[in-house]
Amino acid sequence: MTLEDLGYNDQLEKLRNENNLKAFDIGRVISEHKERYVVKNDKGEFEAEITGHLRFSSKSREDFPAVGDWVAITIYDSDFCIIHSILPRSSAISRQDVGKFGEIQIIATNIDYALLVQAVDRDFNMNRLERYLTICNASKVDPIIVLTKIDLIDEHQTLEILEKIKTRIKNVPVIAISNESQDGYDKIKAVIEKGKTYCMLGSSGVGKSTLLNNLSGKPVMQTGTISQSTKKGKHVTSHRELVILENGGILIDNPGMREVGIADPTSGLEMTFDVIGRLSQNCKFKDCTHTNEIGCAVIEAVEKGELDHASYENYLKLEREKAHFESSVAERRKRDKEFGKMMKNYKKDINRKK
Ligand SMILES: Nc1nc2c(ncn2[C@@H]2O[C@H](COP(=O)(O)OP(=O)(O)OP(=O)(O)O)[C@@H](O)[C@H]2O)c(=O)[nH]1
Ligand SMILES: [Zn+2]
Repeated sequence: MTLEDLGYNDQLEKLRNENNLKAFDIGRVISEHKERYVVKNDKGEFEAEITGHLRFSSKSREDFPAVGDWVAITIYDSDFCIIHSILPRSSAISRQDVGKFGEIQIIATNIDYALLVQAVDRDFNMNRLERYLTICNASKVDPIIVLTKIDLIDEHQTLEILEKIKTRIKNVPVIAISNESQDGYDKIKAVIEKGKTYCMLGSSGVGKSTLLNNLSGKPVMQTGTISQSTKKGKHVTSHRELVILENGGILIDNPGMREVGIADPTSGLEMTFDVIGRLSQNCKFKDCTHTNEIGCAVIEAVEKGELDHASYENYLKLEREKAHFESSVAERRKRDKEFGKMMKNYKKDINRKK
């Protein structure tokens, strides 16, 4: 196992030098659970904790290590190390923390490509696909669309879906496969490059685990069934969160990743619908919302049939959701501030009465 096998490259070496981290060992975080980490490198696999300095200088959850991070470490013995710092991330997939509304939770970092997995049977949904694209843009991850279970429909139906995708989504590779017959596997193996890092976004049951197992060459994860039961009587699927595939690609698949997609589209919308982005440069008003403005190039394109109506509707819907999310965060901050003020006055009041 070399660092390169884990995805290390010249770019990272440069970052390591720029950040004066030559004196430390380097490793990649391959799993994280409640601030306990596992870091892997050419010397082995280590349980890890962060230094007090890293903890106290962290302003938010985003400053803590996440799966996929490259970290500067000091190795203490054959299975323990301390994490000093995190190398700057090239990408990060995050979601809103369900517990603490408004707080961002990083799911995985330094991902090059996301496989957007949808099954062609009941699961296929264009809006969800566009939502995944939004997440990719916001996360700085390149998307690859993967359609699974093509063995369940006939060739004609597959072509129809491919056509539908191509009219709505431009410049994103689409691969249709069957995990059952392994049709299309040559194509998916061809897009997975050695040393590049991948993740999968897709609903439950679309075949992500089956695909992962097949690409890794050995079973990493049991599919369709629950693989292990803990002493607490709770069932968990136990598997590695960062897997090196047979052809050298690296695949991150952690539990948090499976929740991504029901998350909010907070940014990158304009880019996802890159057509809309480009069109909006010709809108009469700079702050055009593309809903009812005179001289709106987007509305014009819809009317002329140059822009798909459903795409436009979906764009408006996502914009509304985004506005809603942003206003709830702002409202929460305002509430917190008001509460703080109230507590201050209350305390003043009490002191006065003393
Ligand atoms: N016919 C057919 N069945 C498939 C295909 N891929 C997966 N399946 C089946 O679909 C079921 C779900 O597959 P999984 O690989 O567990 O799906 P998953 O996306 O990992 O699901 P979660 O673990 O719930 O997120 C299993 O019974 C698989 O055997 C396929 O290409 N064709
Ligand atoms: Zn407009």
